Amino acid sequence: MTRESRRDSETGSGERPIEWTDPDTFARALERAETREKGNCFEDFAEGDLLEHDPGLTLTRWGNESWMSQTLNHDPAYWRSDAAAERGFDEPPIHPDYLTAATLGITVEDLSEKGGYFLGRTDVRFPGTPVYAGTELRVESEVVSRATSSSRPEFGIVTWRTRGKDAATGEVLCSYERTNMIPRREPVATDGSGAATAESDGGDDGDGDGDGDGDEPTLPEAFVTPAGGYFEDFVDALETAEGCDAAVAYRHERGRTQDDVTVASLPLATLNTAKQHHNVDVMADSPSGDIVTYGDVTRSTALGHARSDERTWREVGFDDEQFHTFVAPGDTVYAFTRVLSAENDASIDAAGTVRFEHIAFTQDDDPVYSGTRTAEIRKRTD
Ligand SMILES: C/C(=C\C(=O)O)C(=O)SCCNC(=O)CCNC(=O)[C@H](O)C(C)(C)COP(=O)(O)OP(=O)(O)OC[C@H]1O[C@@H](n2cnc3c(N)ncnc32)[C@H](O)[C@@H]1OP(=O)(O)O
Repeated sequence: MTRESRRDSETGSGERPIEWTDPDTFARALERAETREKGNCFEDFAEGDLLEHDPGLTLTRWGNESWMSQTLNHDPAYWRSDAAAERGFDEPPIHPDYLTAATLGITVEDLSEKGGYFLGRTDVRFPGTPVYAGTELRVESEVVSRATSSSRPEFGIVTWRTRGKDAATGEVLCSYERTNMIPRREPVATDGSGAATAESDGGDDGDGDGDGDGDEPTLPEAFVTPAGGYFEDFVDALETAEGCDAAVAYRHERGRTQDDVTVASLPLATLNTAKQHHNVDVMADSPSGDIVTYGDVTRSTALGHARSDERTWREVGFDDEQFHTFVAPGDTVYAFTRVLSAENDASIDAAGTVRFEHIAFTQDDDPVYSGTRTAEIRKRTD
């Protein structure tokens, strides 16, 4: 007799056959069975906690190319060895967007699998780049802060500092600070009046300028479009706009409709276990009513559109990233860019540093992502 069956007979259940496949019996069994839950709630995080995430990922060319092809990031340096060599890489490297998405994907099981909203990310940097295929990624996160959400008592707001490291050397390859709304096990007590929200909103009239005067937010008189994608083109466009009521801002033509690959396959390939991206059954009862696109797919797609209109040399970093609403299967992701500045201070003479503000938006013109990006852009050689 095995230890298991001895315990069964001691408790009286023995090996009595149970008709699990009888639909009625099984439905009653499911009602009574406890669910072994995944993920952590807001109460599980304490400021200063360090979480070493179990999942690891070997950054492969396959993973990189799947991500880059599907998000329309077709920069030849990440595909062709001669183009990579010309850009100072030993071989086509792992792209910073895929590295960022893989770093975040691995953290989801511990940080956000319970659900909630991906509110924002900032200070995304790549101290250890370039990174090449074959590198094994190990990721850790530190709880930076916890806050109460005054608008949603059933959630709390948590910020983590996450570092994706080369498992072999410990070198930090990708680092950022990310903020999510995380479900609470117990909602905080309110009087149910919603008064906290009303009091805390400062009387803003909702027009986006925060002044409560009901005005439409103003736009500059003119939009200037750069003549090309080189550093000098951005400098010239900024000079044209200077001193006038103008901004260097333009939209990109390409769009990418969200399908099974972008919504479910790409996040799962980064070991992102968020049900938002692959469990239609559960998501049918959520505010979106459907599975939704991984925020990193949305932003990488928009950035791919933007990069197709510029001569990128290196990605430097990303700040003030926000995810404004959901993107669902069938939605099309477009991009809009504003050029903020262009400085002649890049790591090589053949490039300059440009700061962009990128907006991802849908076919309904709804902004879904916004953030700033700093990149080194090549200068003209002729
Ligand atoms: C990886 C991943 C999931 C995962 O991770 O596993 C994914 O890819 S999943 C798909 C990605 N897509 C989304 O998930 C869309 C999320 N988006 C929305 O659906 C709406 O945007 C909203 C419903 C969340 C908000 O809508 P909204 O209520 O109109 O928004 P706000 O009032 O601006 O923010 C509410 C409260 O969050 C505070 N807050 C905002 N931003 C920050 C910040 N950066 N830092 C600290 N606090 C912040 C704010 O201060 C307010 O706090 P209070 O509750 O105290 O007022």
